[in-house]
Amino acid sequence: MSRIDLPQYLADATVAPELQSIILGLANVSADISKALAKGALAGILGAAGAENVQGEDQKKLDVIANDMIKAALAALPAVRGLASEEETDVVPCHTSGSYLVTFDPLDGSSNIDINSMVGTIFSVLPHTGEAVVTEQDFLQPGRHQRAAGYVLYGPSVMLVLSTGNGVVMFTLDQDTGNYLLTEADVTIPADAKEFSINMSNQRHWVAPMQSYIADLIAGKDGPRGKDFNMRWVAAMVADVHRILCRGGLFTYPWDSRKPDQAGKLRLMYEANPMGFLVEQAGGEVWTPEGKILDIQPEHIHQRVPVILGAANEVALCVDYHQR
Ligand SMILES: O=P(O)(O)OC[C@H]1O[C@](O)(COP(=O)(O)O)[C@@H](O)[C@@H]1O
Ligand SMILES: [Mg+2]
Ligand SMILES: [Mg+2]
Repeated sequence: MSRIDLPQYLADATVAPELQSIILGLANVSADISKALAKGALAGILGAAGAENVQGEDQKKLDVIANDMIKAALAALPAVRGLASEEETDVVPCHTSGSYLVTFDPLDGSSNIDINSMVGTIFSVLPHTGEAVVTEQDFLQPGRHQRAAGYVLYGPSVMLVLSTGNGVVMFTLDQDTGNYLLTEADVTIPADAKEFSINMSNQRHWVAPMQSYIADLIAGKDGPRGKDFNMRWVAAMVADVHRILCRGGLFTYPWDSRKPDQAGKLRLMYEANPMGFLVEQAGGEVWTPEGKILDIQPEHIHQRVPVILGAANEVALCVDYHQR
């Protein structure tokens, strides 16, 4: 069976040529990253880099390698006005003629690297509307402004999941040819959920409404929900959200009292907004306890946010526990 490849899909979807060049550039570099990941210990690229990023987190060698590869690939594209990365302290100005800003999490799920488990690259493309040379201010746009968002999941197969604002599509990398081929054309998240995803080890640190909501899920058939729920936690947002796009469910990383001054663990501009764009495009919902994540006006590029996303009815109920 002949399948549509990524360039053909973008052309058929009449995606703006500059935007196409960015998506194709990210696809190409992700195929290279997947090769580096596949070599693993053989290439001496596992383990810690021995430095901290701007977020105060220990960097893995692969966080740094993937960041440098994506940065170089994007900086070579005339369409890119500037970029911002989870692993870069400041925004990086690129071409003064480019129409787009790109933000990315080069390697999501870093703690999975050393156990040969799933990781991914998450990206978001925003329009540039400011002055010639970009500043951080230019990036501070609500997620709703995104022109495209997606991720590459480095799993048993390598998949690129994308939205340009017209639904969500999934491509699988053909390792023989290096082409991403369309394997899922209409990704939809059912409104009701049978599965939830949260790091249960933090339970005692959550606010009371999250404690009650999750307790009612766990009570299953014997509790107020009257049905059983399954639980999954891959510890890579990219893989947990991928599962939700494939078979539904709810994912949350709430605020907790371990770091009370931090709004949440996940990053608004590199994780929550791009994944949120995909989830909304697939018919799901993406909230904090207060409102929709894609409507948040960012205050700085490394901002963090609590996240509740996935099945529309389940997200509404979880938010309702918080707002009662
Ligand atoms: O350590 P925990 O609580 O399981 O957190 C896992 C979460 O942290 C993250 O790995 C953070 O992402 P990075 O690996 O890009 O820092 C998320 O992908 C994931 O949902
Ligand atoms: Mg991440
Ligand atoms: Mg990361």
